[in-house]
Amino acid sequence: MNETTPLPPHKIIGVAVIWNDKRQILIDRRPPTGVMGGLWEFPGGKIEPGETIFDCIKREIYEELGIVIEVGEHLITIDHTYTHLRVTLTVHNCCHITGIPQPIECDEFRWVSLDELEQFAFPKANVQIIEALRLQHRKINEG
Ligand SMILES: Nc1nc2c([nH]c(=O)n2[C@H]2C[C@H](O)[C@@H](COP(=O)(O)OP(=O)(O)OP(=O)(O)O)O2)c(=O)[nH]1
Ligand SMILES: [Mg+2]
Repeated sequence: MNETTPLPPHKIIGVAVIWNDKRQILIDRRPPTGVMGGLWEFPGGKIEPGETIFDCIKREIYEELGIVIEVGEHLITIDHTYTHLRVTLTVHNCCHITGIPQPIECDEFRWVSLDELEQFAFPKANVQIIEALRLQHRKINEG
């Protein structure tokens, strides 16, 4: 990149890894048209002015899936540059509290195990989220 190339716009995104009581994670598929269309993701979205990351994640999950979650511990923060967009993904472990998920802003959703995640196509930045989840899993099992 030379000095005159403008940086693509930057978005700060709150991202939820939502666990249920069967140790499954909720993933959703982005609509076929638009940015990263058809790829799977962990639900979430752009932070609004004056909002904390906790408020952002809770709000986005209610808007996108109609469920109430508890936003728990920070998992990882990833800065990634796509061709037309820079994103900072702030990812938290979350628990499903109430409500049956509905695909309000996505094409479909699924509850999957950690091992099943590799069967789905995610945006590039998500490689690091999945790695962090595997590491967390190993640490928990090693005690
Ligand atoms: N939610 C979410 N976004 C992700 C993931 N991985 C990844 O690269 N992204 C990128 C894709 C999008 O460019 C951005 C999230 O945008 P979004 O489309 O969900 O956010 P939003 O609805 O609030 O955005 P906007 O339309 O209001 O501008 O982050 C992920 O696992 N989950
Ligand atoms: Mg979103």
